[in-house]
Amino acid sequence: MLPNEAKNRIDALSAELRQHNYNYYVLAQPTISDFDFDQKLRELADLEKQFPEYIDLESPTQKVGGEVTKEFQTVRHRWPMLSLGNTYNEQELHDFDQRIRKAIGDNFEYVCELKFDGLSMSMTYEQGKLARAVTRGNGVEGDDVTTNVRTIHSVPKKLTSGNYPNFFEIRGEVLMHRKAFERLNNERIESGEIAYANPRNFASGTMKLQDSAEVAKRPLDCFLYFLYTDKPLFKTHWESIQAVKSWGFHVSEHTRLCHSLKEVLDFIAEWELKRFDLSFDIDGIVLKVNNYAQQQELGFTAKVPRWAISYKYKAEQVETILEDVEYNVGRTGAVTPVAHLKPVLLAGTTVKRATLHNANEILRLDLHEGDSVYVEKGGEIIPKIISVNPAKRRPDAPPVSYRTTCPACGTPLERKEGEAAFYCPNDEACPPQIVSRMQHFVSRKAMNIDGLGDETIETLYNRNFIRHISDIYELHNRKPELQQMDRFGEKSILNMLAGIEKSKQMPFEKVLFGLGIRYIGETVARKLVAHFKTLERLKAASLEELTAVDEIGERIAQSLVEYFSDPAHQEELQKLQSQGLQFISEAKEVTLHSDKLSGKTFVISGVFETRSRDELKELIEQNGGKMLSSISAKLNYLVAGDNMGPSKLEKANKLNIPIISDEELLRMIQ
Ligand SMILES: NC(=O)c1ccc[n+]([C@@H]2O[C@H](COP(=O)([O-])OP(=O)(O)OC[C@H]3O[C@@H](n4cnc5c(N)ncnc54)[C@H](O)[C@@H]3O)[C@@H](O)[C@H]2O)c1
Ligand SMILES: [Zn+2]
Repeated sequence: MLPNEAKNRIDALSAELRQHNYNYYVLAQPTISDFDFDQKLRELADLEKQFPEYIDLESPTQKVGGEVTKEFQTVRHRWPMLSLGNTYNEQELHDFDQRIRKAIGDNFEYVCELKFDGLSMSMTYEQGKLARAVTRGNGVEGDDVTTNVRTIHSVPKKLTSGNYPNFFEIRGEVLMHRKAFERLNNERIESGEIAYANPRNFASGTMKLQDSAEVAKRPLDCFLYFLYTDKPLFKTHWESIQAVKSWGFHVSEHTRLCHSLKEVLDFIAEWELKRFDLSFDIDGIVLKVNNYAQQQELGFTAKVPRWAISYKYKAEQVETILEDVEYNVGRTGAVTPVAHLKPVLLAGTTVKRATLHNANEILRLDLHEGDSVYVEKGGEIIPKIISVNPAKRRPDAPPVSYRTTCPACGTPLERKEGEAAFYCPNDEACPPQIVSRMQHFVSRKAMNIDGLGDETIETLYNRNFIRHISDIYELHNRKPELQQMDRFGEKSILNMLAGIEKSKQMPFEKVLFGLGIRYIGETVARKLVAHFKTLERLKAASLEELTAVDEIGERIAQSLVEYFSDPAHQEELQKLQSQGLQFISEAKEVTLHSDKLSGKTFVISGVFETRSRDELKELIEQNGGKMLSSISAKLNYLVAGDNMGPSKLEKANKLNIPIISDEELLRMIQ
């Protein structure tokens, strides 16, 4: 390769890899596989070796890939948080082993550990208490996510046993178990929120949330694998992890002390298949030289330690035939393509279907009818098509073209600007949309109607009893007709009607969630109701007023405005109101204790030692003060606790808004 060609390739690869780093670490939505990413990184490293004059200090080969964000306080790491070198083949492990032998001789051991597929976290303990938790960030500085990490049960907030030092840092991997991932991701899909591709992305997306209460609802776990102390306490890594286990930290039981590379390779071979039996994902094995003095002798590069390496498993792949593409219509009208495959054995299960996500994915794959495709099962539950084998394509095979009409009702599909999914807009008459909308409405998490399950909804729909949610509340007028239906006994009818009647008492937030408005999940519904209190006010809210509410973005606001502007929806809501459903939140009436804060406005941010944010809010309102939803020139006071976002702080400072503590607030009303 000519030098100028090499320079161009180096620049192009660097730019591409930077984008992938951003997608992976910041957005938690990677667009290529780890294997492809690592291949490209390898190509860049090789070119840089050949043409060292073009090495840039900012090159992705020289730096840890993540970033710090503006939403959290930035913290500098006392010890840099590095990455790990990695390999996908055995030969390179032999090379690694040889390099080590050359540097420190033959007398050493390896510790083999699982390579947990999550995000790394550094936690500092002072006097036995969790003082700080920081993400890896760019390796030098990370985000302070202490309040989020406090919600993880397996991370001790206070140590109770063991001979631990007054100050130490411990590092590990925060991850989500596959079961929890599946459950929570399904809930997201059901409520029209964007699904995560795998547990790693879900865990990493969760750690970036500003609302720790929401983090607490998503069960995370944390395995610890590095201890850092100012004075050396132990001679080996192995001793240190045994010790931290005795202090109450979660250390994986699948860790092994190996005396030769052969034993390491056995460990790797053993977990190649056994990893699928774990309740969480691992993407490889990490081997670390055990002795600290030897680690020190080996040292670091700018990006990785020289005394450790990871062996990554390639996601398991098989080749099979694409038999058909099926299109499913969801509750919100989104049409999702699913590939039907010739059944094939993959990672221990028979695979018949694979997700295709959306039309872009079909284009990206350049999928043709009857193609021979490579299917991969990484951590994901549903396998996906990675690529096609064009060599096996029939010459006359036409490309798979995305449907242009709804498979259920024939309506032409629509696609919104900037969205990947196609929608069937016929929400008033498209059967699967209507049925699943009503099934969602009666479901446990929404109106929780006893005696009215998914199957009954389907039957009642097919027999023309129900077309709209409001029809459910008219069923009591049609008892004689219901009694005519076979398999529908007197008792189950009474049970159902009683359940329907009772559901009229369900609070407004459940009703709002039950309506199944696109992007309005449980949490969003709760936030909206807490803010607007009544349907009237919610309906009247402008885009701007909606987005001013905590965690309500443009997309959600737009969806609400559209929903309420549809005359059919207005009519339906009116019916439901007259049928007696709840559209006003029964929030506690505020009883005034004083008017000491009258005419003053407040915003509360951060976390407080002694009181919750809600308690502070109540105090403000009881004394005549008013809460605002965001920082603006109109604001009188910002009540700030710990871990307030730096962007809020900056805004308040810019507008010269007094920042007070919770104690100062209490003094104002004494
Ligand atoms: N697909 C993409 O677009 C994309 C983009 C960027 C990075 N990546 C992937 O991420 C990898 C690079 O990420 P990285 O720098 O975080 O490195 P890495 O994930 O390959 O290895 C380092 C990390 O492993 C984790 N780890 C898990 N178990 C461990 C254990 N027992 N001991 C020590 N560490 C353990 C730690 O979090 C550590 O930071 C690449 O190999 C690539 O596959 C993919
Ligand atoms: Zn349709």
